[in-house]
Amino acid sequence: MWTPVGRGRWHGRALTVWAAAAAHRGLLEPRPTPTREAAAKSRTLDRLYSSADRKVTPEKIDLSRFSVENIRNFSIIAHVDHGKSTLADRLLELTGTIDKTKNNKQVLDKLQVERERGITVKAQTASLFYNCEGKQYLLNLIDTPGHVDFSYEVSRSLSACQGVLLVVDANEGIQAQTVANFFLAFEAQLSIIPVINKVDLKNADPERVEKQIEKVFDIPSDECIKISAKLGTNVERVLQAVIERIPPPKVHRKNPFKALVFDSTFDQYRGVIANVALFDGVVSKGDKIVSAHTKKTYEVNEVGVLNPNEQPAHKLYAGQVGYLIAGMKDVTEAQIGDTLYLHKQPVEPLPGFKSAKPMVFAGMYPIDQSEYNNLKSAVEKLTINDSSVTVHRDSSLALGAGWRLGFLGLLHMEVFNQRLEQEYNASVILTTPTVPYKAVLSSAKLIKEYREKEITIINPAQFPDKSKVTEYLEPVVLGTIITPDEYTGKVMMLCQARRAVQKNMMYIDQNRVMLKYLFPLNEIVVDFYDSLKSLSSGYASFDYEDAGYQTAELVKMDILLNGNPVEELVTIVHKDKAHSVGKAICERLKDSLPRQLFEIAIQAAVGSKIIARETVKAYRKNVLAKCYGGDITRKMKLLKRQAEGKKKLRKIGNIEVPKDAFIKVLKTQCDK
Ligand SMILES: Nc1nc2c(ncn2[C@@H]2O[C@H](COP(=O)(O)OP(=O)(O)OP(=O)(O)O)[C@@H](O)[C@H]2O)c(=O)[nH]1
Repeated sequence: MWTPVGRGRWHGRALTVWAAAAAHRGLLEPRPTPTREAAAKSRTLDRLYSSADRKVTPEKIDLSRFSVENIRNFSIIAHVDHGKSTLADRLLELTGTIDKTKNNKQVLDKLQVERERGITVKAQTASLFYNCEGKQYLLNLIDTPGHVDFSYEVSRSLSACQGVLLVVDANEGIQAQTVANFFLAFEAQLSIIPVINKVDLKNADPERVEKQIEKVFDIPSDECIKISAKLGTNVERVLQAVIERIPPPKVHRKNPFKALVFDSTFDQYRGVIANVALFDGVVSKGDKIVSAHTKKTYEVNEVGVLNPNEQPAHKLYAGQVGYLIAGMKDVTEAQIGDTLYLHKQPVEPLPGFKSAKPMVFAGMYPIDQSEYNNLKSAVEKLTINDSSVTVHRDSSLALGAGWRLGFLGLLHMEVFNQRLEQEYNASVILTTPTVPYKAVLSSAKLIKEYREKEITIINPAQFPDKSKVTEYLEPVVLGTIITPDEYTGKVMMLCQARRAVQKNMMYIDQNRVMLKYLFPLNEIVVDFYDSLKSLSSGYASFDYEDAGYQTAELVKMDILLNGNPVEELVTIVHKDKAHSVGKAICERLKDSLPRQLFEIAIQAAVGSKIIARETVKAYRKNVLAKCYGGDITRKMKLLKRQAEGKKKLRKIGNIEVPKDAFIKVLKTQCDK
């Protein structure tokens, strides 16, 4: 942990330019004030995950007694809030993994950000020991996030599993992320057990949900298990189904050791803790292992299972899911998707994972440049745990050296920033998110410079001029919306206003419609979800998947101060939105620029065409105005302070622009 110096007046504030705007618009759930219940939950979790509990217990588990036939590896997948973590709590209790107490609420949501927001952002593994009909089973459960921004966690988790519990809320029924998660499991050829949860709710209609499951997923309704995870009703039946319907892993213990790293975390004392699924062989402390990715050799210091805390074991055997510590200290050594094997016993590496495709990019800068190195180390460590973030170095005249980060969505970006703050005590400035546009180049000079014809633009400052390109492309996504049919008209109008093209429409039951639309990504990243929720009284759900690129009429918009362009405020916009976006930026800049000795013209321009303008009138701030009488030392102090303040200004032409002004304006672009 490190404490940044010079955090000044931003200390303690979530200083993301975007986040402030997003919270203002209600894009993000406000961070709730801790309730008594939350405090009690937090205490329970602190107890569960306190350092004392993490201490290595002298008694190691002997996992050799679990033959491959008695192992089941499964994930719990569902739409947001349908009850995955609550079901995981009951499964942990039923198997005696944790004591049954009233405070067991979403026990596997270990991160502070998860507890505060009440959502899972990180998949969590727990090994459960379960006796059934005289046999002892080892059940490896992975609780996954429901939100689309974290679906990379789901797909990685599935690689360690042979089956899933597909949880569906008995009142809400199938939602957009239910469909997306079902297909992830289906394509991975996993056994799918449908679980209808919350049957205790007054409005629960499990029979209707059964029919939806049959219609949309072609799963016979008699395969559905109806439960209340909250009350524990019928949960034992879920465990039995896991044993009966999910096959044991297909592995060979006699073959040389081969394991997939499907997740990893960084511990400042022990280095990288890799979550591994063993495909072949056995591994134990003292073994020399090799990373297929780096070809580096390590000695294994510890192996074990998560129960749900780390519980060291003598050995891990093929078919099991556990953790492994081998003194990997560097971020480059801890690749998620890597294959580990024994020294001198090389194996064919496992396919690994497709790298995550960032949907939005934003600049990240330390609040104070002296914090750059500390922030760099924090970002590196956090990206070990969240490998879906992409990092490129970047710099800005106003904000100094920093990075351009790629995220899977805006919630992902906000959660990453919150984790930086909470887990690494780092406050940062995040700039406006932008989607990755592309340009097909026609200029031979540019093609030579970039060494390719089609370039991806993740920073608006790199946008090539129209005269040098054949066409611009914008990313598109295939969106799934599920809505009660009384809102269908309004939903369709919203989609049209966002330049979306309808691809499909299907009734999933008598009064619920599933719509498929092709959306330009930049039309949905900021506030689409909010608008959809508000026009459907909260009933419509939305999920999307990458659908490539389409030609788009994009323009680069400059912001000029007395004719001089401001590099930080260059924006790429669709031609039709340029005027409204430009006007909003000019207005915000007018409000945040201090008056100066001369008039300032603020203009938004596309090429040589001015599309919006505001004016800041001339004025000189007289810092001595309040100093009556002749106290010369006080006057000198005030003049000195004014001079120091000016050092924090950036000069554009002869205009002094404080850093604050940039931050406020970057916010506007999110508010549009
Ligand atoms: N009435 C009732 N409420 C339930 C039941 N199961 C879960 N809930 C509630 O539903 C809410 C969401 O539950 P979670 O377990 O956090 O849902 P989740 O699917 O893990 O949520 P994400 O991880 O954010 O996707 C919580 O308020 C739970 O108390 C149930 O069987 N009955």
